[in-house]
Amino acid sequence: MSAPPFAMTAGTVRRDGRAVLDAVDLEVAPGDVLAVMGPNGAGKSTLVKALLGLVPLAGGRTEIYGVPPGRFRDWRRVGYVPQRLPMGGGVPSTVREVVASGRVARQSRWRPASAADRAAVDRALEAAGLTALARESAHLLSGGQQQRVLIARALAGEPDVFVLDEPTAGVDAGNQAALAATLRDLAGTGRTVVLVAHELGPMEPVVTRTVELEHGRLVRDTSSPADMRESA
Ligand SMILES: Nc1ncnc2c1ncn2[C@@H]1O[C@H](COP(=O)(O)OP(=O)(O)OP(=O)(O)O)[C@@H](O)[C@H]1O
Repeated sequence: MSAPPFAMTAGTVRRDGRAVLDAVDLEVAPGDVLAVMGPNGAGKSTLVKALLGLVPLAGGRTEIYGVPPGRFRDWRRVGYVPQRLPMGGGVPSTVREVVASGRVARQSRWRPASAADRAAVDRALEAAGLTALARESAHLLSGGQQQRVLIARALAGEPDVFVLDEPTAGVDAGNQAALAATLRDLAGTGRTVVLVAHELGPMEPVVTRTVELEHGRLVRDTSSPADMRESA
């Protein structure tokens, strides 16, 4: 059997001597649409960063498709939408250019963008509702629009697993529903989704599993939000 997208055992992260992630066991199965929930400061962002190897573990271990993050090389399989990314500064890029940068891991260094690359960028722009904004400067967009640009950039790479940190923060209801539909389509093709969320909103019917963090500990793991309501 192939290894799961993420498998963490007793994952612990310390900040200033305090465990902000405390002995978390979590295996994410292929095809899961997993919501990581919990109050502010519970450790949600830290958990997803630790799964990706972006913050070091003080204890325990974690693997991406069976390989510790430090030795993992197949990064095109992984799409990550961080909570916030400063887009200002540097050379201004159009929305399309930022989204196309999501293809870079797939392109050969010697080969320019192919028709397949351009089609993937078109699909990602469309899925994120950005087709009409493709020629705009990304740094001039609103926070919610920039969030959609980051989502489209991850979609353009056509990864097997998507990790999205608060993807709906600052995004209006219509675009939240569109994102939910996109995630459902991805899950339908066997992709795996891990999303950090305060509230599920339109994502609720799409989510297949919810874990809840409190003070860095995993306090609940339910196979669907409906189960969670029953146990509440
Ligand atoms: N770089 C850092 N240095 C020190 N402490 C940090 C750092 N990053 C996070 N923390 C602390 O770790 C804890 C968990 O933070 P984290 O961002 O993972 O929580 P969260 O559940 O994602 O919160 P939010 O919903 O507010 O984004 C918090 O107490 C936070 O203050």
